[in-house]
Amino acid sequence: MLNLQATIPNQFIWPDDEKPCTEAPELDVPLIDLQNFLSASSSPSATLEASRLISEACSKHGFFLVVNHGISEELISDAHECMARFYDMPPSEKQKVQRKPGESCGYASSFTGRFSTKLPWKETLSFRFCDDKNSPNTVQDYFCDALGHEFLPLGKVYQEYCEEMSSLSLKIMELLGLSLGVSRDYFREFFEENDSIMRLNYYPPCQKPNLTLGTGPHCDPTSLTILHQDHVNGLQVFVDNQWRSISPNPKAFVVNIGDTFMALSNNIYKSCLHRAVVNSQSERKSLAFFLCPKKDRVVKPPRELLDSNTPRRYPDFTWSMLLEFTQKHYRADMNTLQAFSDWLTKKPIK
Ligand SMILES: C=C1C[C@]23C[C@H]1CC[C@H]2[C@]1(C)CCC[C@@](C)(C(=O)O)[C@H]1[C@@H]3C(=O)O
Ligand SMILES: O=C(O)CCC(=O)C(=O)O
Ligand SMILES: [Fe+2]
Repeated sequence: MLNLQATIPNQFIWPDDEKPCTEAPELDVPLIDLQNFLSASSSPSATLEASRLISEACSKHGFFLVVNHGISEELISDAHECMARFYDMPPSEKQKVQRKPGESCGYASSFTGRFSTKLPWKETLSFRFCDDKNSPNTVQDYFCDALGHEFLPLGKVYQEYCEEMSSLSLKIMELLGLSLGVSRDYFREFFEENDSIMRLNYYPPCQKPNLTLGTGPHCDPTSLTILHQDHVNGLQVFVDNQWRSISPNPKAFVVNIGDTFMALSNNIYKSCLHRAVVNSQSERKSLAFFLCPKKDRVVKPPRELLDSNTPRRYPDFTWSMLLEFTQKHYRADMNTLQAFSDWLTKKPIK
């Protein structure tokens, strides 16, 4: 339906102060080469350099690129190809896995029925990945159970892709720990047995791309996002009061910290406002892996990040509580964590 629109329905038109009406100059994002850090004989200097670059990025805008990450080009290509196959299916097939109200998994087209204004110009498929030896095939099983056994090949690709994403996330967590002056193991152990979300974003071409947004301005409420863009520009980050674009680089993953990691860092690192714009010429797709801790793990900063000058910025919470807040009570935007804290402490949301 989105493809055929010449006139844009009002609910897809964003307010003037949020329209993507100006060009977004490219942002020069720190590029972190993980080759040496990941090698068995990684040198302390390689680790130090990688954690220094991450510290620089996370102190500025929370976005960085990783290359030589060890994930095969073939697997990434398969993941994009499977996404194309899913979105080429007729709406009736995709709606077999329609996202249910209040749930984070399933298929959604523009979130009609969930939101009434500022609808995103996109279709999404989200599913759960569990880094848990007791449930080793959650992704593969989801595809077979929800879509049918003929989707086993897709399920296998995304099961492997998510396992690689989880493993890469834990290595990045080692670097984030070092960059914050806590032990290399602290955050890695916190995210073991992670219960994460994989999302396939599909953005159809739009006849009036200066009126709409593929994904509206937001900070990811999650802990770490590992994103792979296809060859079409669209990701923009709000830095120094200006929207800046991050150009696609097929060999790189775009990594950003989210609200939950901002809380874990006691606000030393900030999750960053970003959005996705669309265009009139071509569709755009992105693979987004959202690292989330085990649901009942208490999110609070390590004691090394607390002292009399830097008291606690956010209350203890679990990811399960924050996820439910975003799915049932609040549309994630640039103030989610503060709104969630107010909600937890029962202050009226501003
Ligand atoms: C936990 C999540 C909620 C969203 C998907 C993941 C991480 C990003 C969130 C989101 C993309 C932020 C913008 C608004 C949102 C509604 C969307 O456009 O999809 C958010 C996702 C969601 O609530 O489904
Ligand atoms: O598609 C993109 O480039 C960004 C999408 C995004 O920010 C998200 O899904 O949280
Ligand atoms: Fe995002």
